[in-house]
Amino acid sequence: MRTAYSVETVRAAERELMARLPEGALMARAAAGLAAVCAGLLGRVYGSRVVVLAGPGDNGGDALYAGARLARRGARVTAVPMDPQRIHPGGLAALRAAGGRVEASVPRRADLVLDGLLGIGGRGGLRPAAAALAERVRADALVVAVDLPSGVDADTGEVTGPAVTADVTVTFGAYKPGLLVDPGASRVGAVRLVDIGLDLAEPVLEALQHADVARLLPVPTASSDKYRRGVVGVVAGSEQYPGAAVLAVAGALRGGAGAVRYVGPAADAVLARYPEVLVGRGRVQAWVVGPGIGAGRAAEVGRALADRDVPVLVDADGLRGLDPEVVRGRRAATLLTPHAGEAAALLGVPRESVEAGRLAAVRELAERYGAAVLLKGSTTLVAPAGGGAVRVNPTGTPWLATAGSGDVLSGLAGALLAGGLPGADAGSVAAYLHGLAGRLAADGAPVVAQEVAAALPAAWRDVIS
Ligand SMILES: NC(=O)C1=CN([C@@H]2O[C@H](COP(=O)(O)OP(=O)(O)OC[C@H]3O[C@@H](n4cnc5c(N)ncnc54)[C@H](OP(=O)(O)O)[C@@H]3O)[C@@H](O)[C@H]2O)[C@@H](O)CC1
Ligand SMILES: [K+]
Repeated sequence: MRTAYSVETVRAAERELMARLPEGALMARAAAGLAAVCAGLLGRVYGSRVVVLAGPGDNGGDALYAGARLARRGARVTAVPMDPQRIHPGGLAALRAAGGRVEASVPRRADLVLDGLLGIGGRGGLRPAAAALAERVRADALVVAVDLPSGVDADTGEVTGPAVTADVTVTFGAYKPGLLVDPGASRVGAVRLVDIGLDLAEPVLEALQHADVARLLPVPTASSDKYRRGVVGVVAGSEQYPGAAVLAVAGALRGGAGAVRYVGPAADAVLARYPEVLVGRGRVQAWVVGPGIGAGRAAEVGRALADRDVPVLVDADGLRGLDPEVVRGRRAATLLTPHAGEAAALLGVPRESVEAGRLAAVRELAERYGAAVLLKGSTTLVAPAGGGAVRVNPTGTPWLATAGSGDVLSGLAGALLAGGLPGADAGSVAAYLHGLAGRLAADGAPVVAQEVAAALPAAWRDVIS
């Protein structure tokens, strides 16, 4: 499991460690790790041109000390302070002692730019002086962000104004949520974690990896029959959108369901493609309601939710006007799977505010509905029903932003619910497999939803091998 920690947790661990170490030791560790990554990226340090954008706090300090280390190895290092009156004094002295220079403007040529403007102490988008420096970074230089790209909020990934886009981010002690959640995540480039010895408490965000998913996947045993493996009921599709039914069923079949039961007006289309599907109501171990059902089907959604002891996944049109009290009153798991627009409608806010503050939105929905919530998007997030760490999906690919892809995901997650996984596990494992299947199917080229469903067995095999 990859875990990310809040700024508050990182600061607490930092204080605890600093109390036991000589002054400056922690920054020295950070700078040494940073300089080592930069040296590796440069290949040949001697004679290279390095620019240090130095902010007023310790983030600037890290960058200046790392610059000093590179200068001692023969790099031509120029520091450009964001505010000449406020620059880390120790870092500046070290850089000067190593032969580095200080200039008021960004040099025209650079092989590598260290973004040491703001770290975890940054608040909001870059102020004008910082933004002006960031804008002068030439596109052909390699940009290495110190701890995180300046202008990205460490706790949320929010970017509320100008911000640096890095090729590589060297982060200290722990991943911060802002490195893993969009829009921040799309600015970090490759992330390198430098261990500085922090002893961290609870994470606020976690990302599953292959081993975690393999551990969570329900695998049939010799004594499993189709009912023990879980029957998924799929209420999906309409005359207008029969394809959504076919795709949700495809996801459910590939998610390890013992059987899939289809309820709705697209039975012919479903059976033509999947003759193994049961049609009509009957006992199920989980319901998937909503993909492609269109408006005016609230009664069917209500009927599934009223079965309080059966897990239910609610997606797409099923989410319209969903009553928090009904969901809160259920005993079995409920998993809601909105995209940003649907989440915005449920929260009564503009879509943009969900896009800009994805973590806050998914937490708020989970709290309001007392349900697990999977917020789809470029970085899919899954919040558990009772609070606790949010899961961010690491396998997503932009190719998955294709019609019907969400229908496959809902069927897949429904099958995992039927297999006995709790809501947030079902959602996060489904997102993981779905992302991996998308990557395998796309392989760098456009992909359609059916191909994602068809690649699910390969993704599954990849995870458990
Ligand atoms: N924690 C750890 O374990 C370790 C932490 N370490 C390092 O310390 C870093 C944190 O350092 P930090 O606390 O000094 O804050 P930092 O990020 O330099 O910024 C604060 C300054 O920025 C300013 N400022 C704020 N917002 C702004 C904006 N939008 N636009 C412009 N300016 C803005 C703010 O100004 P003010 O608001 O006070 O006017 C203040 O002067 C951390 O990221 C890591 O690199 C490592 O050395 C080792 C271990
Ligand atoms: K930075």
